[in-house]
Amino acid sequence: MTSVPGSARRGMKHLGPIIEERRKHLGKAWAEKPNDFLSWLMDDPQGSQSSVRDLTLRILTLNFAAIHTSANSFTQALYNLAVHPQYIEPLREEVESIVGKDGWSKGALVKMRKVDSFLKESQRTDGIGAVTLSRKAMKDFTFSDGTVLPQGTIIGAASQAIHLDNRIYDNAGTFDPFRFADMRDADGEGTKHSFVSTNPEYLPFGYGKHACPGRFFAANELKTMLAHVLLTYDIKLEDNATRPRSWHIGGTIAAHPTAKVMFRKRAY
Ligand code: HEM
Repeated sequence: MTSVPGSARRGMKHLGPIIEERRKHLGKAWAEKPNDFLSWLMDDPQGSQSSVRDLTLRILTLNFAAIHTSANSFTQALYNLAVHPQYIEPLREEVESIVGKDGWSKGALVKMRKVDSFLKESQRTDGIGAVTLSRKAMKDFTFSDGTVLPQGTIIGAASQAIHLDNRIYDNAGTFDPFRFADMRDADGEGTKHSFVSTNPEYLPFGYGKHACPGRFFAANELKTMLAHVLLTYDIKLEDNATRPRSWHIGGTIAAHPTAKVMFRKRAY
């Protein structure tokens, strides 16, 4: 019992005509060729990868990796903002002064260190998984300390335990939204503690060769949305007090699915 075949059929219904249309242009000069994921896939198919079904499945798989993760991170950030209203003003000031000078540009987003730090801290305290970096040993593997993984073993890193370890983060259990901005200021260093940086102590995007390649896109998307919310709305939790508890489902952590954040258009 799975909804995957039905979803694939629905996806093919939507994407089929677009793929057929693009096929007409294959191999020909096409000035208006869309520069998107579908074009990239169609440009370099291997074997059966050019079928409508295969292309659709690839797009649905990427959507799966991209959408619920970003939505979850943003929901957690909204809950954190609503429950810590004292951080709204400094964040707003940052966004207003940067957008005032640079407009809504990619460069402006790069300069928003507090917004960046807020989102990063939100993923540290309320990430998408108690376990990330899942890997399967495709053959017997021996670590440098002699630990042996037999072929087929599935392992993962205990990311939540790492993120909440006081030996790694000061007052690890406290939501301290500007901790990473402060670390960047203290380091005098540009990107080491930015939202998209990964290291063995910050694992919401995984780590290593298969670390999330969409995190750069996610950073721009989430920072734009948070900056927009900050400038446009006052927000609060419906019950005004309690941080909605996340749901833990196996190794997954999901933002509370039904808690309500109230938005009121700001008076200028
Ligand atoms: C805040 C948003 C996101 C979070 C928290 C997130 C998290 C993750 C994590 C934990 C992994 C596994 C990394 C590993 O095992 O080392 C991953 C992989 C991946 N993510 Fe994301 N992701 C996000 C957004 C996106 C977006 C927007 C896209 C695409 C546009 C994307 C595409 C992918 C892909 C393709 C992989 C597989 C990479 C591979 O196996 O080589 N993700 N992501």
